[in-house]
Amino acid sequence: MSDEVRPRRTAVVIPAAGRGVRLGPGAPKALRALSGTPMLVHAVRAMAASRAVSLVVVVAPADGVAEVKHLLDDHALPERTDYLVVAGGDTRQESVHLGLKALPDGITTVLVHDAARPLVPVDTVDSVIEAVRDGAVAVVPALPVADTVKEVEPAGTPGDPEQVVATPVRARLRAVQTPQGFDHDTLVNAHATIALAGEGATDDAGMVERLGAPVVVVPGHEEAFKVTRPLDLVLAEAVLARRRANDGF
Ligand SMILES: Nc1ccn([C@@H]2O[C@H](COP(=O)(O)OP(=O)(O)OP(=O)(O)O)[C@@H](O)[C@H]2O)c(=O)n1
Ligand SMILES: C[C@](O)(CO)[C@H](O)COP(=O)(O)O
Repeated sequence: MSDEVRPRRTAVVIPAAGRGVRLGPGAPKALRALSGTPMLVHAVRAMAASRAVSLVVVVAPADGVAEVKHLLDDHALPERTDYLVVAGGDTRQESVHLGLKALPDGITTVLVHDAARPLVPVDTVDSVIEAVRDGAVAVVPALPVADTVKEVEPAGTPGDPEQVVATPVRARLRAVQTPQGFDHDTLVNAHATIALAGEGATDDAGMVERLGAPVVVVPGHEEAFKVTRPLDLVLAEAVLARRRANDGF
């Protein structure tokens, strides 16, 4: 079937099965509240805000699938958006793979979005989708980095200092966010290839790069930051407070 007549269905896989160790003790990170609403619900709403998204697959902690289903049943989403909840794995990569396996036939564009990036604006989501629909097989939203970044040699003996081995040219570096967008078949192929090779990757575009396929960059957004450490919760609450103030609540 040619691209002209192939229906363009866009789905999002949201890996949400992490524990959130760096955030400190408590519930799994995706279930912790931001302004009274679980982080995962913010993330699902951020994806459903795009009119192009017809399906959201949430990859939940293996022992939390029923809880996450109830949570999403209890929080309104636009009628045009369906959702599924599946159990995740031991790593982010494995969780995304399990989410991809749950996609129905007919999906042509897939976004992968961290539950831990609950505040990404819809314009960023739409620009990723648009770039895929315009023909890119892989798209990442990204921002320039503010710090100088050093490459280090890990310490040989615990307690020894790390040694700096290189300083990459900062102007060429980008901090990559999610949602990352993909042609469906390209992403599925990348996950299968990397898993077969027994390799790991910290993001999905990195797997597509290893296939030799081009990855395109679109502008990211400061509010798409990843909630990783306790201070990020403070920032997320501040962003939500500013949005409420701007909306006149
Ligand atoms: N086994 C895993 C590990 C991570 N994730 C998801 O991948 C996203 C990005 O991961 P990260 O921010 O590192 O979350 P955690 O792994 O939960 O954090 P930490 O490393 O601090 O435990 C999160 O939405 C997280 O839920 C997942 O679905 N399955
Ligand atoms: C996918 C990602 O958010 C891109 O910046 C990031 O690599 C996830 O990393 P983590 O190790 O799961 O925090």
